[in-house]
Order: sequence, then C-alpha cells, then structure tokens
Amino acid sequence: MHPRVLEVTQRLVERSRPTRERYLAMIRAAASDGPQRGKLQCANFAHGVAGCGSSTDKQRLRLMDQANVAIVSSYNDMLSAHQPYEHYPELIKQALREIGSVGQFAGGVPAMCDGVTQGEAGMELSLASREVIAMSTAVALSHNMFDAALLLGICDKIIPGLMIGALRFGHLPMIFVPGGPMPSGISNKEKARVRQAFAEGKATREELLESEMKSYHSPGTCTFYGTANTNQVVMEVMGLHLPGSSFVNPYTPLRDELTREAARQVTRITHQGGNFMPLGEIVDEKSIVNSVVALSATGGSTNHTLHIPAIAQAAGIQLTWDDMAEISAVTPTLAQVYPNGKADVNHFHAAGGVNFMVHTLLEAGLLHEDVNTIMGRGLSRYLQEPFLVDGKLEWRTGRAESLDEDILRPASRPFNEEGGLRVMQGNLGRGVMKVSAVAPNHQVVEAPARVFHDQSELAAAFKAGELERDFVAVVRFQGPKALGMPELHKLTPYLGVLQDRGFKVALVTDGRMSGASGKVPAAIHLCPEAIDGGPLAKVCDDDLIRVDGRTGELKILVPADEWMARQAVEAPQGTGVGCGRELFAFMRGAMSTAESGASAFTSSLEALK
Ligand SMILES: O=C(O)[C@H](O)[C@@H](O)[C@H](O)[C@H](O)COP(=O)(O)O
Ligand code: SF4
Repeated sequence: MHPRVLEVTQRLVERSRPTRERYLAMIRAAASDGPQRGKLQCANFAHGVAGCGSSTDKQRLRLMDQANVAIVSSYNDMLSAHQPYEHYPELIKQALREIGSVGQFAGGVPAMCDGVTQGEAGMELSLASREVIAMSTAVALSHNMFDAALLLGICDKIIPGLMIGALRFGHLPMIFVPGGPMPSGISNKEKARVRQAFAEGKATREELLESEMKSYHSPGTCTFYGTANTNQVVMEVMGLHLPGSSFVNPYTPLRDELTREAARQVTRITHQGGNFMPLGEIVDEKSIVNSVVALSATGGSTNHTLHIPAIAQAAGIQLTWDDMAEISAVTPTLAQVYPNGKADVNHFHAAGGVNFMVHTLLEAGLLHEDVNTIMGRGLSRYLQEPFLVDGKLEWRTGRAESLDEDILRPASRPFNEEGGLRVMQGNLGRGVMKVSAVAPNHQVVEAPARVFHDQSELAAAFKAGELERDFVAVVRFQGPKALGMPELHKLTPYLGVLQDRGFKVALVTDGRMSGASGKVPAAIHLCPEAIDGGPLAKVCDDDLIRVDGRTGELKILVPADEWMARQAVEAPQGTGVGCGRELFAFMRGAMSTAESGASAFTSSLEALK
C-alpha cells in the first residue's frame, strides 16, 4: 500500500473512532438473526403484506426463511438516466420469485435533473434535494419489513442521498443498481463548441437546440464524466455495484440480466442467504478512502468534495478536504473523459473501464484490497466483468491493459502524476478546485475582481462587452445557507469564450460548479460562505485577487489594514422565494459548511451519544 494512502486511512480511523464506534453499535444492535418482519406485531405485519399482489409472495412473507427485499427507486421521466428504472421493479420481483424470495416496492425518492434545472430557479433546490432523498429513503425503509434492499439511483444528488439514508439502516444488506449511459451522441466537445458559438452570437438558437438534442438524445445517463458518472465509479470501487456493471447501456439484455443478478446477489448476503454482509460493514474508512482514490484517478466531479464527506458522516466517519487533497496528491490521473478530455464514458468503458482502473490502482498499491463488498471480501473480485453467453451471465477477468491510452492509462504511465483536486486557501477562506480539466497555462490567474450577486449579472455584463479583460469573477451569496449552493455551470460558456480570446479569467464562489464544468479555473465551495461572515462579503470590484491552482493559494492582495477595516456587504434580499424555494428555508439554515458536506444532518449526527 502507498504509505500516504495508509497514513490518511489511519488518521481517518483515529479521527472517526468515537463516532464510528457509535455507528457500528447502532447497526449491530439493529441487526437481528431473524427477518425484521418477524418482530412486527400482527396488525403491523398484516398491513405490510396486504398490498401483495401475489398470494405466493404473501405466503412466503409469512414464512421467515426467505428474504424480503425492499426496492427503493428514484424513477422518473425527468432524468434520462433514471427513465430505464421504469421497468426495474417488475424485473426484480420476478427474479426474486424465481429463487423463492419476495420483492416489495418500499418507496420512491425524488430525483432532480440538474441538466433541466441548470441556471434556473430549481437549481437552488438541487443540493437540498439530496437531503430530501436521504429522508425519503429512511421513510421507505422505516417499514422494517425487510431483510435487504436494492437502491435504484444514478444521478448527482440521488446516489449521495440514497447512501446517506440507507446508511442509517446499515444493518441491512444493500446493493445499488445502475442503469447505464445512453449511447454516444455528438461529442461533448462539439456540444461545448456550439454553446460558445451561441454565447458569441455566432450560432442560432435552432443550431444550439439541434446540437443539444443530438447530445442528449435517449434514455440513459448523459455521457460526460460529471457527477452522475462519477457516482457510478465511486459506487463500483466501494463494492456496492455488481462488478463491471456501471456503464452497461440501458435496454440491453446484459443490463437486464445484471439487474436480475443484483436481486439474486442481495439475497445471498442476507442472514437467510448465509453470507451476511450489511451495508454499514462495507462502508468503512478503507472504502471511503478507496472512493477518494477513484475520484482522484478519474478527474471526477467537484461535487464529491461535498458528497463523500456527507456520506462518510452518515457512517460515523469524519473525512476532511485535507484528507481528500492528500490522497489526490499521490493518485495519478488515469482517465481523460470529458470535461477532462474528448472521450465519453462509453469510450472509457470500452477502453477497459472500472475493471482496468481497479486492476492498475490495486497493482500500484493505491486501493485497499482488504475490504468488504457486496460480492464478498476483497476488492480483487472487481477485476471480474460480466458477459452474457447464451442468455447466461458469465464472469471473466477484465483486461490487464487499456485498449486506448488516449482515454485510460495504467498507473505506471498516467496522464498526470497527481489527481488534480486542490484545496484552495488564503485570506478569502477555504475552497476546492479541480485542475485536471484546466490547461496548465490557465491554472494561475492574478487579476482585478468583478463582483456579482447572481450568475445572470455576469451573463449581462458579458453581453454588454464589459468583461473583455483579465478578471476574477467573484460570485458570492451562493452558499448552502444563502441560496442552497446552486451549480453555476451556465457561466462556463461565457468564461470559456473569454479564456479562448486570450484573457486570464477565473471564478471564485461559495457556490458550486457542475461535474461537467472544466476548463476555467474555479475556486468553489468557499467556506465560510459570504452570508455566514465569510471574507467574500468584503470583496470590492477591482480588488486584486490571486487564484493559484498549482499551489492552492487563494489571496486578495489588499493592504492588511484596509482589508481589516472593510465592512461586509449585506446579502441580497428577496432571494429564495418562488419555485418552492421557500419550503427549503429551514433546511438551508441547518446546512453545515461545504467542508462538512453542506449537510443538513451534520449537527444531528454529531449530537448522537
Ligand atoms: O454535476 C453534474 O454533473 C451536473 O450537474 C450535470 O448533472 C448537469 O446536468 C450539467 O448541467 C449537465 O451539463 P450541461 O448543463 O452542460 O448539459
Ligand atoms: S447526468 Fe445530469 S443532466 Fe444527465 S440525467 Fe443525470 S442529472 Fe440529468
């Protein structure tokens, strides 16, 4: 094992010891030898089976020797990625019936498509929806009828929300069931080119729509390496998906057979199945470290600097940005998938995908092998990949070398010696930057500030020709407590055009960017946020700011006495109303700092004795 990865893991174990011990005590007390439903009173049990459409299922549920599997699904037609889940419950129930078990649809969870809401009012609900998903998962599982669960979710906040909710039922065995990416459309690079052309008035709206519809064209996850596809890699490397299953396209025979196999496999790891392996014993310090290694090796979404700490907290583990940056510093970048390159996730999968990545990272001593997974002990099981031969699932050892080194490389010949996740810090606070998608000559910007309180103000300034210069865009009052921490990805085309015109531009914000954002250096997730006494609230136009993506320095170059005397400006009024945002005000007020996951649950989890 790499000494630095070992050191971070050990530090994480020590730091987490009190809360991890409490967590393990809770889930071990909740686990019971017999099926959960066996502990219910007759009336409760009768209500729990009354809805069973099949007398066979109902009869089986009365017997205690077969598993009852909860299905928790985030199906809706809004997310192309989640549309394939429409037919999963029936597929799963049938697969369970064939082995004498039962599947019950325990509950749905909401899912927001960040692509539909990007730049719109709805985006201000996006991060809060993670917490709603976590609570909805708890509502579904709180029926306590279940011996295991299958969790159907893919996109941005949905996997983190499902994980946070499910971990509070960590005494149950669970498997996450992916849906796979849509087939490749026009390249993400071409999509971005048309967007920038439109931003410059060189492409019509019809040409833009044509391009977007050719990029996002059918059910399945969008093919860029954003938060959704980063979720897939993280879940598989944490041993919570079937091996090699993340990027098998939807509506294919192999995809359906993998869904059936997930149903069969989850019954094998129940008490009744004889190889009991609950979720809370899989998600431990080593698997959390493995998730950060996978994030770093693939240039994954900056959103995971919020989601992985929030997920870890739900399992009693206290992960920090310094842990993540230290792991990133020793983890080579092995994949170049848009926005970190031209390829998309279908190409990544074809070049060797997660299997090859696990192989080369294990070989390099960067992943913990001695971990629990849904397949049993040992991450080496994830060197297997699935094939459908004469209708039967067959597991074969994946490739030991990449099929395309323009997309995926071995740890011995990486694209970059480090993972490109930087902690940014200085007199403007602490934040993060992903430099893996920023060209080296753009990673350091020292320029006058231009302050905005809303991303639409920047768009207007661009269209008015006011931004044709070197500048650092400071977009403030976007943090979790202020506005729900929206993604500001709609700024990418404008800032990208200015960068392409040769200007040195950077973004500094207490908000977020999308996992699909990339080429412009952005110090994001600033803590403390402007509304919470953060120094961003004192920045004025034309203040000189240095954003150094190489060293992590984030500094306002104003004389110390003047800076000390500066007064913070007030947050803009009248925000957070309309489009249901006012319903989430209580949650925004409860959200922790970005470094603690911007979680509404941090304080209640910390209060657990
Ligand atoms: O974090 C992410 O990956 C993004 O939130 C992504 O899910 C979102 O949908 C982008 O907005 C899509 O990219 P475009 O907006 O460029 O299509
Ligand atoms: S990847 Fe983003 S845009 Fe695509 S379906 Fe998921 S949330 Fe929507």
